[in-house]
Amino acid sequence: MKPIIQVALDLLETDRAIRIGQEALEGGADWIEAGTPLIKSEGMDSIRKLREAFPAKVIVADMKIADTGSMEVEMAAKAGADVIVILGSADDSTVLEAVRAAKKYGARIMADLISVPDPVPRSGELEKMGVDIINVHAGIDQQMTGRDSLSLMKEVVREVSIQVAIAGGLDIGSCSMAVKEGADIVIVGGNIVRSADVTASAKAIRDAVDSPSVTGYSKKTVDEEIRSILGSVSTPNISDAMHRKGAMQDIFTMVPGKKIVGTAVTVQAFKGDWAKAVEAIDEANPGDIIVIYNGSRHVAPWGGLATQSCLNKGVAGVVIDGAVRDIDDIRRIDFPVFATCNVPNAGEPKGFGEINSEIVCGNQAVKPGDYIVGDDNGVVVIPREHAYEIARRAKEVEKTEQRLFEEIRRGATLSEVMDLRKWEKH
Ligand SMILES: O=C([C@H](O)CO)[C@H](O)[C@H](O)COP(=O)(O)O
Repeated sequence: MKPIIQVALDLLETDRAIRIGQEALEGGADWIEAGTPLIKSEGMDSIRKLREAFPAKVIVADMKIADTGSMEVEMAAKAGADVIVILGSADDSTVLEAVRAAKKYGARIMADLISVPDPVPRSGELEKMGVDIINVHAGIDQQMTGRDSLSLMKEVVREVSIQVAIAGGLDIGSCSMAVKEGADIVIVGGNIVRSADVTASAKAIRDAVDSPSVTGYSKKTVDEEIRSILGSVSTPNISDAMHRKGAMQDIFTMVPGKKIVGTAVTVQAFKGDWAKAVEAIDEANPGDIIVIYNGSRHVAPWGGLATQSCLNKGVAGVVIDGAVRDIDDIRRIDFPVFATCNVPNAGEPKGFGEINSEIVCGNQAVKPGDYIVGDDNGVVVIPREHAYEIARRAKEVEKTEQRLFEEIRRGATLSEVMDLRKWEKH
């Protein structure tokens, strides 16, 4: 049997969901899912409209039912759903009621293992209770903390003989791998519905599941992954992901067009003393960013010679809360420097200050090892302990924006695409 691609329409407006669903079907998706956010936003009407728009397709209602199994299954089935999702963690009484109702209305039950404490034995129990499909699922928030569902899926495939679905940030590589490991259904949300070219993304997944290979699925170290994701998003994406926090104030690019991503070597300097700022170059490892609090807009702790020295050490960039000089040399060297302003004068190397203590730069706390990203918009600092999650969330922000750009490019305005008035705070 060919693996099934279920496209998860995790959107807030049914009209957009229908358009995107249509594009996904054109790319080779099989089943259409009314995502949980869509159902919460527009209710059973979203299922009715999807049924109407796609009369011949399997419609999945991701209800994530936790209670009143019978009533909620009835609602979704009567609205037109063929497959209805319950929580695998729901009480047995709810599961059994959902199964009975599904039989009555000719629907199938998919049980989602999201946050189930003991998922492998639970999938066996769910099968015995009459569930038709088990979905091994790393939720969107869980994905942001590094969880995936592949290894658990392999165990579940061994445990049950009903169909097994997998969901949770799947892309071409992980879909391919999942099918090789026995998945019957791959559920893909963001990597199809939030791409600019939905049809092409669905087609790429189709090709990957029809001719699965393990190439393209590689695990990087966490640091490699963080740097690679941060390199692909903008500082506005990161600021959005951080709920508008993290942006340094009054620090601007001095070499437009240069982007930096790296870990902080911090310098607490003092007005008129450039020793510690320059000594930090010798402390830095390749890929580090020197982040300096200088405390003055009028005397530079940094200039052309320090910048040239950075090249010998593989330093990725410099961020200064304060002034910089020799801006012409720095631009000739083409090295990314971010600062408050530029001035002609420097101080003396007196040796006050500290390297690698916690500092405040651009009104943001910066610890050694925190991730720093700078581009033409400015500079953001990401606490090291949250860097993976923020990088992943920033990537989601970027995907959403790509899709919005595409819809605006086709002629809509931003407020139309987002249905802005509906979502104003009341
Ligand atoms: O079920 C989902 C999630 O809980 C939001 O409702 C998603 O549809 C599922 O995770 C698939 O989406 P991606 O993880 O974006 O592929």
